[in-house]
Amino acid sequence: MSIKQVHVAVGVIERHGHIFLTRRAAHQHQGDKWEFPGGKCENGETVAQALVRELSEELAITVHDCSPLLVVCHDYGDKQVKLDVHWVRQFDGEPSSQEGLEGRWVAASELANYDFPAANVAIVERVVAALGAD
Ligand SMILES: Nc1nc2c([nH]c(=O)n2[C@H]2C[C@H](O)[C@@H](COP(=O)(O)OP(=O)(O)OP(=O)(O)O)O2)c(=O)[nH]1
Ligand SMILES: [Mg+2]
Repeated sequence: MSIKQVHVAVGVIERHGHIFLTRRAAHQHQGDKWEFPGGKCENGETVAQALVRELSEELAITVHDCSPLLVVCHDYGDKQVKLDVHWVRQFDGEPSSQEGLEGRWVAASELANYDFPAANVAIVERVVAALGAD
């Protein structure tokens, strides 16, 4: 059996202690769950390049800088993912979901109330630790 791991660029988009979340479409892998926006790295792209492209496509924002936060590898059984998570704090534009999906700013203290994919537990912990839960 061959293991195919999907490399995903993920952005924790932060402004004034709030994080922009989007909700995955019902038909997608991990459908209906909330996520930090991002998507698969294409051949030849660095993670940062993939993140800039994905956040432009998904949210119509222009990312000027990002910095590594953590890497999470997770096996969903039907799919193995490597989430390369970056802080995104310098960007232009107001994020708005370009794919008809739900999106909203959420206070760090409210992240625990959202239904994320299992791989996101460690990400949420790190974000809450960095920003505080109050
Ligand atoms: N963007 C994002 N993906 C996540 C998170 N947590 C998590 O397990 N994932 C998983 C779900 C998917 O299997 C993969 C993301 O890839 P993606 O969004 O490009 O994949 P997709 O298949 O939904 O997109 P597409 O190729 O159909 O356009 O990573 C998260 O917080 N953000
Ligand atoms: Mg995506």
